[in-house]
Amino acid sequence: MPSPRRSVEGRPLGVSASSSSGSPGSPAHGGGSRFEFQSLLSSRATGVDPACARLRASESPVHCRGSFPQAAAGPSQAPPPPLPEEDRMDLNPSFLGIALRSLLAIDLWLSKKLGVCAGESSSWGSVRPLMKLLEISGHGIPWLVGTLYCLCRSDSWAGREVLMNLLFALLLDLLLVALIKGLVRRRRPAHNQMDMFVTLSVDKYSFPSGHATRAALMSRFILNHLVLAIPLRVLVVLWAFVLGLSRVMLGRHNVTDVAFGFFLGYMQYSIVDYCWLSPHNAPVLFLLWSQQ
Ligand SMILES: CC(C)=CCC/C(C)=C/CC/C(C)=C/COP(=O)(O)O
Repeated sequence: MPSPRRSVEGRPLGVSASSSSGSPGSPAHGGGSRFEFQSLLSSRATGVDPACARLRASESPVHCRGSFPQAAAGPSQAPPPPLPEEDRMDLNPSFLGIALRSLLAIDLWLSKKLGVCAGESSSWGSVRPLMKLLEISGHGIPWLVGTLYCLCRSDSWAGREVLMNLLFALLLDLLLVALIKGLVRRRRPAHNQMDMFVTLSVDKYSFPSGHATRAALMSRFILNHLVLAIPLRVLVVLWAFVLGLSRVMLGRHNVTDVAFGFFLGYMQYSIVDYCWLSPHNAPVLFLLWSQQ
């Protein structure tokens, strides 16, 4: 049984015979050592001749003639049986798989690079207290307490309606983020210090960023329901963006957690808008509240 580190001819991978045909970088030549390793694994599992397995992987008769004479002995030899479907998938990893793995690698690399406030001793460690203040501005508790307080103080039906929907939006956000975090269970980056202000048990997971969902949801809500001057509108969008960025800088999240968080928060607003609660479609809710 040949070792997986060696090709079928017994040559170490990547040190192919110069007399063989094909380019030095081609799989048949061992240029793609990972490729050969997979071919051997597949042939072992199925009992197919490794050379033929490799021939199928390359899908090229040129590779067969040059590198593996036994596979090109002539038409008298019966062609090897086809490989099972799952082995062919191993040999030809899908474009989507490669793209996802590359995206993940870029995500981890970029998140580590941007995590400049992850600790006091980090390169931007002195900005960490400011980032943590920003973190509190997007936390669920101040938003929930603030909304409930305003709801109690509100004396107009229009104000109550908006605040009731804001409360619904905040609760929906907490529920959806907890649900996805619990399902995906992606760990927070290794460089994160778990010193966050009040967390739920699912907050040990990082996908998606709850702060990013809230930032997108709240800013869309505010822009749609408060009449604000242009500079204030710009400030709201800026707050959401900087809050998202601060999650990565603090080392709390990877870039994709925040990007998906923004997307989810944006979509959550569409749900809230679609299910907009009013005295017409939810009279009981409004009557109950007015009796408080
Ligand atoms: C009503 C109720 C269940 C309130 C809980 C409020 C609360 C503790 C929310 C957690 C907010 C938080 C720490 C989210 C995590 O944000 P990431 O951006 O780190 O995902």
